Amino acid sequence: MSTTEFESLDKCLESHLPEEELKEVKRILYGKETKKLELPSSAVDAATDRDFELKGFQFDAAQEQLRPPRKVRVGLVQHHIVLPTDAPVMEQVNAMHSRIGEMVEVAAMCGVNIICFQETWTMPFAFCTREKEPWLEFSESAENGHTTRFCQELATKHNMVIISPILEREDVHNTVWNTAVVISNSGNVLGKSRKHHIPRIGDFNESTYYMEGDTGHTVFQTHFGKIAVNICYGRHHPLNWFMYSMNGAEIIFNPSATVGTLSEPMWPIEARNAAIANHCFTCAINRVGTEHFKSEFTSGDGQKAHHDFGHFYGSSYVAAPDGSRTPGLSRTRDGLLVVEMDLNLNRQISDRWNFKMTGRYSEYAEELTEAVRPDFKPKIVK
Ligand SMILES: NC(=O)NCCC(=O)O
Repeated sequence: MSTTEFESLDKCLESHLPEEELKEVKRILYGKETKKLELPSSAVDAATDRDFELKGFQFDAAQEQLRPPRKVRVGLVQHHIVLPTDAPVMEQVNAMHSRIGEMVEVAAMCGVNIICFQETWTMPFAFCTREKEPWLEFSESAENGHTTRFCQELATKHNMVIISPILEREDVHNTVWNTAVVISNSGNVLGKSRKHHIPRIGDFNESTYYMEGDTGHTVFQTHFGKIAVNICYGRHHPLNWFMYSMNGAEIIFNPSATVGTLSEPMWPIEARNAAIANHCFTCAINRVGTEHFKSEFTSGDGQKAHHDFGHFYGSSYVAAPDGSRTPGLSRTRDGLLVVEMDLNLNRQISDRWNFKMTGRYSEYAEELTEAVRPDFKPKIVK
């Protein structure tokens, strides 16, 4: 585990600002304060023993006369890879399963209803190498692969909806996808959401490995609420979040893998803005650590070849439709963020701000239809 990396913005602010100023800084940076969620001491002790950070927060909504509160607890998991990247594939996968198993157990102690893991959680983020093997051996069937079966057991045991983002191989045509499998709390595969936008930036050479998703903007009606999964690079696309929300998503998860030099200043803004713009909750999850690869690779930028991608900065957080957000998890440690939210807040904020009602979507639909035509002429008056 890296000890030289900066640990977290929150820790830095808390240790350097006087209390009154800290309050104001946090109000401006994070919006309305999210209350700490009391977690069972057995869970806190287990997280300490298992060497991961455990944090809990809650978002309240106003009491309504006609609708009872709709409280849901979500869990966001960020973690390092467990074994070196040159360990045998199956050993790496199984080691990751054991790590996740022990973190999910703690989530269950905290009453988590829906849990989401990081992007392609069973493997190193090896797409930087441009080597096909052994990385493509980590791909599995979404419906009945080893990892899905593992998650089904966890889901049934803990009565928990599980979002399991994996490298998927569809075995009729051997097509590979970056896919989040959604498993219901009764252990059934409810469906899957394939990564819609594939990055073409830096060392994220993912288009070499898998295809643009074809599952559209599916929303999953679970026992605990309507959820959707916008995988990693999709968070830079406001229309991607928007379409999940148009299909009724109440919580949109964003399992990611991204590094500090590339995206860190954008990280706190994008998922949070999506929560505001779409009157829903968003959950941003990023892996942690620096992953070393045996073969050197270049980044195509004239710099020297290297063995790693840079530091994955964690910092997973949840944002609410009123613009508030939780503090982030650490930039360096494995962690579980438990957040209780009352889904009634979505409609309450929608009634206050009316973004959906004032959206003028049919005008945009017409203008967009024109804008994507090959004979499109931009409307510029000179
Ligand atoms: N995994 C992934 O799509 N990363 C792209 C880089 C980013 O979106 O920050």
